[in-house]
Amino acid sequence: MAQWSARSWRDKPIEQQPKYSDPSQLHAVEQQLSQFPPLVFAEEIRALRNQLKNVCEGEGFLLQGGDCAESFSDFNAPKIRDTFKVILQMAIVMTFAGSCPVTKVARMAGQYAKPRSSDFETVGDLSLPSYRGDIINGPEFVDAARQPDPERMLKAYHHSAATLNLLRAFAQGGLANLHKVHKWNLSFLASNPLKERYQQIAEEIQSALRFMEVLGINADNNATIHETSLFTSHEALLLPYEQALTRTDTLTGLPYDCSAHMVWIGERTRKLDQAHVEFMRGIHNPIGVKVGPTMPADELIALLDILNPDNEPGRLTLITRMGADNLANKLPELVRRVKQEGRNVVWSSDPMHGNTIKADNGLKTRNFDAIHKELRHFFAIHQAEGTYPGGIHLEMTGEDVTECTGGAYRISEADLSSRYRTQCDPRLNADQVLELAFLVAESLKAARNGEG
Ligand SMILES: O=C[C@H](O)[C@H](O)COP(=O)(O)O
Ligand SMILES: C=C(OP(=O)(O)O)C(=O)O
Ligand SMILES: [Mn+2]
Repeated sequence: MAQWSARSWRDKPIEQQPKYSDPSQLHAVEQQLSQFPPLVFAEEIRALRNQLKNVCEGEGFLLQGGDCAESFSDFNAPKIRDTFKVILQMAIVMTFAGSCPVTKVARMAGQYAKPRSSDFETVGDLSLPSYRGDIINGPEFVDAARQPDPERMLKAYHHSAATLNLLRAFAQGGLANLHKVHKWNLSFLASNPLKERYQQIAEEIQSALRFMEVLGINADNNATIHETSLFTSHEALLLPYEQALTRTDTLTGLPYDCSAHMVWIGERTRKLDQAHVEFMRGIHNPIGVKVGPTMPADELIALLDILNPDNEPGRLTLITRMGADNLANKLPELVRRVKQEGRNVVWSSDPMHGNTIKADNGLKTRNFDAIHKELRHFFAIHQAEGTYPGGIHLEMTGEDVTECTGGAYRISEADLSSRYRTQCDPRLNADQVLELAFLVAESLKAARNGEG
């Protein structure tokens, strides 16, 4: 294989990139970014990679979630706080159910670039370039907004830095205090048939916390209760930006993409001989790859050869996103083959991207039951194959949006437009996330107890 460098991807075919009209402006931005401080530090990236090694070995669980696309206009502290809180709440339920540490990775502080199914969006007689995320162009349906502007990369960098700053403060400054976080709002239970089961889990968690308190383990004397670590991640789609933030770590001499702790390759850009795979093979971050229903087992193995030639546990997370009705047909073959070849991967489930549908009113949505079904099948298949279901990957928000249908409040297609705020794909709202956490808790518990 030819020598890797942070720019060797430029010699390969590339998909899903904007065409900037002024190369000199792009170059100036890249130069500037390459001089800016890294957003994360290599030692933190290694800490995440170590945690994921434990997950790979069945000693932990990965919870990854956040917006489909972060936005420059909807950028404020309450929004960051509420998503942080709901990730933590879900993590507590999963920790308790699995009796194992949960590694929390947010789709935040850099999730600004979007691959699209179509290069153009048409409304009436007008066709404009598709919105590709705030780091590339604007969502407004007017020609000027849809032109890609390299200066947006600088803005994305600064927004990411401010988001990360607040997340670090929340994680270490007491907002992650277990005693506060577990006081979730369970009003959604009222009309739920599973109410008693949920309440039982919630009470068991509360009594475990009371027990620790009696033993004298509390937030004042125990950092594990007071603080948490939250890592960041995004799809490494816009390679000029990712290259500019790639730095050689002075301690190890190895290259790390310091735009986030973890980065992933999307379903649309994972071809073996193309630019995204080339870029990702050389950075030493833990990386993810989205795996959709069309992935052949041979191709998956060839991809693992390129991305993790030394078969290191913790390096690679396979994020399957097949669609609830495809999983039973597609996943077992891949899981079997990876197991047969002795490859070390974390298997994670993204139950969102294979279950997107268009509502009658034209809005993109996902149904809670389909999301839950994909997760249920994911756990069941790993159970049957004797492999470990290591994580879940969600598009979610702490806000009270109406973007996915179903859940305890039975959001209907007619309700969607009341608080439909996403810039790209529909997210689970805070109640739906917590409800899903309780449902998935059962499967995780069974998986970790080796029950079929
Ligand atoms: O987040 C994932 C993709 O960017 C998104 O699902 C693409 O959506 P589209 O099919 O509307 O382009
Ligand atoms: C683009 C995404 O997903 P996928 O590549 O799986 O379609 C995403 O996670 O936002
Ligand atoms: Mn998405």
